[in-house]
Amino acid sequence: MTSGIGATVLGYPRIGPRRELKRAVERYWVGRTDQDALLATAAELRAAGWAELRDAGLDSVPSNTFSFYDHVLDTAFLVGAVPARYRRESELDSYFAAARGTDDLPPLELTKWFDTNYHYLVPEIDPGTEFRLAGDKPLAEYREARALGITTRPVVLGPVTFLLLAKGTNPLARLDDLVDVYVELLVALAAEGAPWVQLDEPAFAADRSEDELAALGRAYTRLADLHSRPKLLVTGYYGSLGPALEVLAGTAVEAIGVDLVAGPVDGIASVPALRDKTLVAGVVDGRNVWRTDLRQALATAASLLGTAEEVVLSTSSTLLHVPYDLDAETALEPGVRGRLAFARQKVREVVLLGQALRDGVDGAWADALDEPIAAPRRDDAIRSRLAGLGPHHRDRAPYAERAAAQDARLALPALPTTTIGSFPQTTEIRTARAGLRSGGLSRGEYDERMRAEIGRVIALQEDIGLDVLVHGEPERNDMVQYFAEHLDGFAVTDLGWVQSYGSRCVRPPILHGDVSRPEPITVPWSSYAQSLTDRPVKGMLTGPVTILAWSFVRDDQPLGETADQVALALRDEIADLEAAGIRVIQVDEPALRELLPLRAAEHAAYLEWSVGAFRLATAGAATDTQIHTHLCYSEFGEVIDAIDGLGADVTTIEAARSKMEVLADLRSAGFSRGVGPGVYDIHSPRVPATDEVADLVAAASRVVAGNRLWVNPDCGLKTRGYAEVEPALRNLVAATRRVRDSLA
Ligand SMILES: CN1c2c(nc(N)[nH]c2=O)NC[C@@H]1CNc1ccc(C(=O)N[C@@H](CCC(=O)N[C@@H](CCC(=O)N[C@@H](CCC(=O)O)C(=O)O)C(=O)O)C(=O)O)cc1
Ligand SMILES: N[C@@H](CCS)C(=O)O
Ligand SMILES: [Zn+2]
Repeated sequence: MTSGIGATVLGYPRIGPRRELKRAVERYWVGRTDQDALLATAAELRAAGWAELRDAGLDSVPSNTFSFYDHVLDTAFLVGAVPARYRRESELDSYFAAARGTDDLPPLELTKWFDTNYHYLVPEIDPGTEFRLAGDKPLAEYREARALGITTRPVVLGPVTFLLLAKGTNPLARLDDLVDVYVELLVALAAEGAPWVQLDEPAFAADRSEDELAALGRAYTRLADLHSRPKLLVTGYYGSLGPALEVLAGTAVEAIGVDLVAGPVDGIASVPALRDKTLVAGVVDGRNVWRTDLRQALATAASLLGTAEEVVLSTSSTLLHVPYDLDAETALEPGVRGRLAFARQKVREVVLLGQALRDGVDGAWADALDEPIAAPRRDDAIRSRLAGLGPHHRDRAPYAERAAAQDARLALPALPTTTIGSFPQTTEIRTARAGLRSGGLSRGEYDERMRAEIGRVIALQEDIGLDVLVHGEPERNDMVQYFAEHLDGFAVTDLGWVQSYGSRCVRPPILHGDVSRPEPITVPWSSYAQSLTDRPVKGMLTGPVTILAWSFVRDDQPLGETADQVALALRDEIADLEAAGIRVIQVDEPALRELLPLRAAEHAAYLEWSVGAFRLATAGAATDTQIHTHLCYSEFGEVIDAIDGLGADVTTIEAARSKMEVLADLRSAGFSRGVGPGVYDIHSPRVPATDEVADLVAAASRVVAGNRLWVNPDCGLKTRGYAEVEPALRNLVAATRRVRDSLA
């Protein structure tokens, strides 16, 4: 080990290589195991993770990267910033109460973590919050690893980012009080003998005000001026630190971690104050699954050698967002596999690069560094089709013309009711899919079960009295993975689980080559559903931006080009749905806001390609086909013009939790097409009462003209059970009828 920090990774997955933690916490939640069993599983996972990183040859192994639910919530518990309403007898039960809520208490708000598909719990900070060192998680994990003979580097969310992520009255005003707690923590870690601590400040990869930058400088000047403390590594990943780099370099912290994958190298050499520091060069992509071009990564790191006292190698960000181990994937095509690296493989890349940077690239390392990486598969037919596109491929007839044609064809009542697409994914559905995967159920039997489910869902919706029906999406394991499984140019994994929130995981598909659609994907399901009813059944597709956002996407060409390839596949699917008699088609874009770049200077370019891809997907639809889009999981104020730009005939949007605030934004943007603000918060098991829904519908009807206002839940119902869904939808229809009568 060098005298400094040496080669390292900034964080590691924690759900378990086989989702052991997910299963353990879920068993605990339903009372099938006790706390001791859960704690034992957690300790085993941590021990295995540390040993693996040490044995792989990292110089510095991170700890405190484990979490039972979310590391922001861990930090809130660490610093005593937990609302009293969640207090329970055991700390773990208080923790889960804040994370998941209880029968009579909603949880803390859950929201997107920067521009990733991870979600964190939003701390609530008010002037009365009494910060104190209330927990010892980083200390306990440090001790636990040391007892196993492994000296680790505790990783803690930095105080400034913690406050910037919090809600309340000016949380940043409480910085000095919070830094007192970090002082206490650092002193305690020093007393334990921790040589290094990593403090993460990813909020500084986004645009920040002068006051916020000054707060960063103040916090780290104070922490670094402490006499008795571990050495400090401060990181700011998911992009360039921008002006925050100079601010941090002006403090006495020993090391700064920079993201050299999402941010440029330029600008780093011009910060003279880095000269006496260690630069932790994040050259191995922590967020994507491509093998690193080792020669190029080494050259990038080497170009910084004179800039800092020492340059060491690392990942660009935590590895939380990538799956554990490529070796666990036995079914991947060799041509694709050879281009991939998951967390375990990325650790090896960091170690190799660290050795090459230290010892030179001659001899032993040269072969590994030069192992070729194959190019993505090309599809010339798709490329020439894209090259032949003109602006008219992204435009439909004027809205007034479309609205008249659709009104005549659909003949819907005022305030039409609909749902967002998915109905509960029952155990029977998931078991059938598991059976199909294991071979216990034939494709024919599986399809028959899905058709039976569609039949039940259609009959239920007719009985409830909804106006525009859905088939319920039973056949989909996930709204992105399902499409990836049916498109060329994508690979899917068996075990590539990545934490999305709490115990919920996704398996992001790998978009590795040119994309095309070998055959219709959703048409058989949608047309079967339509054959069962006279009411319109909505076709249901996931949009190009969301497919990209929730996949690992090739990085050899601009995202806009890849998005247009996906859009063309969806455009063909829409044409086939229309030919099968589907009159309403929804193209979901819940991730439109998620991919918005962290820096404002990059917004316009993003919005141009993302809106353009959606329009390319949908603009081939006939004038009398009604195109819906659906957005959720974010606050949309910042992208309201882009939502307008999508040009959908109807936009259904999450609104119930924010009491319909989005309507004011839509109104001020001059939005004039159909809109369905969610009137039922599907994130909670609570059944909304008819009166409550009627109040929301009436409030919306004062803002949106009656013939353009839709009534629907906030989002799909896949995570809910029928016991709640059925009464909630009945109340939704009853409330709508009441408001309709009052408008008549
Ligand atoms: C809307 N959201 C989504 C995001 N990203 C996506 N890619 N997809 C999304 O829908 N990001 C933002 C939000 C995040 N929200 C969620 C909500 C729910 C989940 C979730 O429930 N995930 C499931 C896994 C879902 C899945 O892939 N199911 C598969 C496989 C099921 C499985 O684990 N099977 C078992 C065996 C069968 C059984 O006993 O059930 C196995 O393989 O061991 C399927 O249905 O076939 C989760 O379990 O975490 C995620 C994000
Ligand atoms: N159609 C999808 C959208 C989720 S954002 C669903 O209903 O689950
Ligand atoms: Zn949604």
